[in-house]
Amino acid sequence: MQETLVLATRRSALALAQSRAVRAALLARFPDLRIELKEVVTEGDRLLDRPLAEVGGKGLFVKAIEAELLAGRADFAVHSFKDLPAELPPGLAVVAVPPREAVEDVLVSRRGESLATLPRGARVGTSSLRRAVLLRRLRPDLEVVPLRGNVDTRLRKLEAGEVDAVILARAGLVRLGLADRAGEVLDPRVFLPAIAQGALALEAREGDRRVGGILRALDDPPSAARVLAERAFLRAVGGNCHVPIGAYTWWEGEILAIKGFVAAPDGTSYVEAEARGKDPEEAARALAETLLARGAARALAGWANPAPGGQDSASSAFRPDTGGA
Ligand SMILES: NCc1[nH]cc(CCC(=O)O)c1CC(=O)O
Repeated sequence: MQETLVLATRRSALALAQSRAVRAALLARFPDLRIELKEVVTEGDRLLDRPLAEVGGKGLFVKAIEAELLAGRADFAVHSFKDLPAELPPGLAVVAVPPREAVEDVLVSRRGESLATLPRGARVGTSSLRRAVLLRRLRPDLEVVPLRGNVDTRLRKLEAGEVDAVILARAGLVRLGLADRAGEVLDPRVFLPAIAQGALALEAREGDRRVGGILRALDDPPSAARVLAERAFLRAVGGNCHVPIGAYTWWEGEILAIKGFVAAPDGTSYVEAEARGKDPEEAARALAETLLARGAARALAGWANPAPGGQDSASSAFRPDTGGA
């Protein structure tokens, strides 16, 4: 009997590209398998034009997909790992992490400038809190403007001249076949990427051995361990989608190295550090402790107690990297 798995996917170009690539990789290993794509419109997709702070936070783009899995109407989902909230709903698990794509951010500019050569006051579009904070640190003279929408929409807005440059994940461009659009690749040890950027998460019902057994064929343990460390760091500092946070991990032989930062939403109280360890989660916790000792708590408290009078434009106009892929 031929086995069929239902893959629930968002409809954005990036989500479809990722789902199709995973389907192809699975079919190459299991020639008798059938995989049916089930397109799901998430709340996040319906509200792409509204300020995200108004409509909810992280998870907006995955809830409807997860409901399909929990109800048994679909068997697995392919997510950009960075769009998954720190905690998954009970009953679901990430059962495999395929080999990770590029982790870096790139600057795509209208006239081919780099971050260093953009003219003073140039308008750079991003709705990511993390990218806004890093941009202001490196080029305080630039004007960071909120820019929402899918990757393709953001590139169109750049071409239309709404902004002079945009910052995007290199992985998204590569997966969309637009790698040639990536202008400058930003050094990930300076422009620290989002937690899990460039990685995919194959999510399924916990304990579904039939589905898990198939998906695990695509798991890449070195990629999985890096993402595990980055997410452990996120949880250990108590980060959430309103905190600018980033991390970069790499292997030094058997040792996992992790560099990370946290800042207040307005970019103040920026702290960064590195840690290393044989155990990825221990390295992540060590990094979190160092940062908390160096004042990360202040950065986090900055969000917990926004200034009276609602003067927190950064947090309402910008959002975590989640979403409009
Ligand atoms: N922000 C949404 C999002 N979620 C995942 C990606 C790209 C692919 C990835 O990081 O895995 C993107 C686009 C971007 O940030 O430019």
